Formats: sequence, C-alpha cells, structure tokens
Amino acid sequence: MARTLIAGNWKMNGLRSSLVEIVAIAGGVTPARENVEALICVPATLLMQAADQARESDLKIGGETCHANESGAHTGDVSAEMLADAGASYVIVGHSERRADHGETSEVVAAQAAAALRAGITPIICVGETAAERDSGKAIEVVTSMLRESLPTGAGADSLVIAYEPVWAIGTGNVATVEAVDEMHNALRESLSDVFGADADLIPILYGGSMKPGNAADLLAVKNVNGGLIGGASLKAADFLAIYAAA
Ligand SMILES: O=C(CO)COP(=O)(O)O
Repeated sequence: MARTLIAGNWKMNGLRSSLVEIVAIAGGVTPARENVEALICVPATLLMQAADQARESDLKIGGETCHANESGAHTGDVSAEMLADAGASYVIVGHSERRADHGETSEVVAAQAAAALRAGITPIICVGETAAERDSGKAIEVVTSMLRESLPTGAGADSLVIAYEPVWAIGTGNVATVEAVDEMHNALRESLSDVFGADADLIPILYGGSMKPGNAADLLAVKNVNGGLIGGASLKAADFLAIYAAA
C-alpha cells in the first residue's frame, strides 16, 4: 500500500515574507502522522531558506522542476543536484505548465526524473489531459501513454510519485468528479502494474487540480488516490493544514 503524500506546489508565488507560512505548516505537520507525509515545493529562490525553516520538523521541501544535466552551460536552469544541495527531497517534473510554457516533452520529463533519482531526490511525475482531449473521449489513452513515456528507465517503484492533474481543473475551481478521478487513477495503477508488477502498489498517485479544504476529503477517499498536489490552497498554512487533516 502506498503512503499518503499531501504536497503543495507554490508555482511562481512566494517572497521571503511568505516563509511564515512554511513555519506554520512545519509546526502543524509535526509530529508526523503514520504513513502521511507533508511536502511543500517552492520556487528555487526560497528553497534553501524554506528547508532551513523546516529542518527540525516533519515537513519536506521540494523543487518545482530540474534540468536533466548535473551542471553546465544552461543559463537560468537548476540541476537536481543543486536542489538536493539546497535541502530538497522531492522535485516536481512534467507539470502541465512546464510542458506548455517550456515545451517539455515526455522524453524530457523522463530525463528530468532520472536526474532527480541520480541526485537522490524523489521525482513527482505529472500527467494530465486537456479539456479537448477529455471531450474527445481520449483522456485515459492520452494520460496513460503520457505516463509510460515520462517514466525514467530502471527506476524502482519505491522512488517514484505520480500526480494526475487534469489541465482543465488546474486553477479553475473545476474539480474533476470523484468518478472521473476513480477511473483515471485505476487506469494509472494498472499501467504502473504493467511496468512494476505488484510493487506498483507502493507508488503514491496524487490528484491535483482545484483541491481545497472543502473537497479534499471526498477526493482523498477514492481508492487509488494517495494524496494531493495542491496549488492555490497550499499558499496559506490554514488551507494546506485543513487538507492535510482530511487525509
Ligand atoms: O497545478 C496544481 C498543482 O501542481 C493545482 O493547482 P490548483 O490547486 O491551484 O488548481
């Protein structure tokens, strides 16, 4: 059975003044509950300070993307080794905003996930369909093939996290129905079983897309939902902790 992971994604939000939220979240998730982990992924500018604030707590800190290479001439990029050195234990890869804004393909995402593993941090591999893909009845096919193509080769099941984030549900308030989430997460678990066999059950599959304190309990109760990847509602400690409490 996979552990539960309640993860925040601050995206391009947060200044030094926002670190008070990290302090409050760290206090609220310590001591850790059995089998429930809390994580906040922050912009690279805040990583070191956020990790320092969380050091004595059970809150984990992560990055939001990484380059596939360890170092080199890639102006503006950050390697997985740099994230690890700054105190990250996770990194989000393949978020739909990265895929759309930076043209990151599933092949690139697989290389980024492999880089995270090389650096000793856990990649959270994001997949999800657009509204047009869902409307055309192809959501399951699109998302499961995106997953297959985004998996790093040779990874162990205990070192991966998957996040299903329907693009149309991100930041829109249009949360996916429990039925649609159930169907997609079952399909993702099956795809993972094709690759990892029985060990696929160890991989947390998170739901992301307008998860809020008011809908978290219903979404987190779905069989193959092992946590959430939360954008807007992770920026305030009170909202994030309410979702953590619902897990
Ligand atoms: O993209 C997301 C998390 O990675 C979800 O964002 P929202 O929770 O703001 O919809």
